[in-house]
Amino acid sequence: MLLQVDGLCKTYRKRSSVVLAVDHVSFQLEGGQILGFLGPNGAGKSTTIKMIAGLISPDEGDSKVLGESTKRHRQRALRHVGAVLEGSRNLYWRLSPLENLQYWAGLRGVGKRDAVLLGRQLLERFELSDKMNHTVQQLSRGMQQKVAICAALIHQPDLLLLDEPTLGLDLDSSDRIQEIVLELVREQGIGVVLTTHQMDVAEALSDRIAIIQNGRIVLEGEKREVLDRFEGNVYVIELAERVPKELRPELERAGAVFEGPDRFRIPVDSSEDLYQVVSRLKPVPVVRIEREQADLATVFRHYTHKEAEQGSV
Ligand SMILES: Nc1ncnc2c1ncn2[C@@H]1O[C@H](COP(=O)(O)OP(=O)(O)OP(=O)(O)O)[C@@H](O)[C@H]1O
Repeated sequence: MLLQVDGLCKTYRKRSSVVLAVDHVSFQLEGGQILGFLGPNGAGKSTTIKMIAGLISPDEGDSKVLGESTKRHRQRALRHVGAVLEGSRNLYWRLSPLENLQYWAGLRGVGKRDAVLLGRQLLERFELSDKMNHTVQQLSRGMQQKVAICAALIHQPDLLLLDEPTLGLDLDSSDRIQEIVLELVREQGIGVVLTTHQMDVAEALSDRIAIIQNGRIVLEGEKREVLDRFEGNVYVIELAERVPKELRPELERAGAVFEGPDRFRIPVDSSEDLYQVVSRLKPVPVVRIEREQADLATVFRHYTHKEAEQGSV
């Protein structure tokens, strides 16, 4: 197992207020996989990632990277980890991309010759070779982000932690970063924990999904399974005529959402339920019944809203 996160907890205390930021968070990740680690603002993503990166200590729990405990063998565990936590802020603006990579290589115990060799290879892969002699401050935001990712990869980690890697980038830069991350994962078998609020990015890249809300994991699983499980639930039903007025309250009680006078979405638990809905609509002819294609944004909304409602009871 590449990453094993076990019962991480973290409470922040500030004057009189106490925030339980991370509450017994556990998940796993194999090499060659990307985990989309999702959650609303303040849910506990960054705190969890910082604990895995060894930047803050958990109150409870541990994370193991390739079997090495971050608590007991910090150096050994963190040798396998690269992180881009605050965008390009881990870069020196007056240095060139290669000088930045050499600096990080030095901190990570990579020899000088390897640092230059690996640095050049990485900059080439990220299409930055022609920017070798510029300073970082002369680069575009997308390029700076690429350099930050190169810096996190300079010691050839097995696990890459990426916090909002494509935030604020234009489509081309965002697409290119996504492609390169996928290449690294597929070709070199590294594992990635990716936090993002961009659901399309998470859906495109992730093999697994974990959703955190109020410091607790509310959903974890294979992306395909998560989407499939959800897909079974909601149907779009379209009629040849308006939905009869007298039926609307009943359908609404069953969870129907009307998208037009002759069209609604409704969650059903079984084919029996679906049959009942259709029979209630008779004699109005049904022209379309289709299972809704769930996307990650829908799943995310469902789990985070549900949890918020439960939390407020
Ligand atoms: N250094 C700190 N001191 C006090 N409270 C903190 C600190 N860092 C985070 N918190 C609190 O801990 C909770 C979790 O924050 P965290 O930054 O981990 O969430 P997040 O999911 O990364 O949010 P975002 O998506 O907004 O970046 C929040 O309530 C936040 O206010």
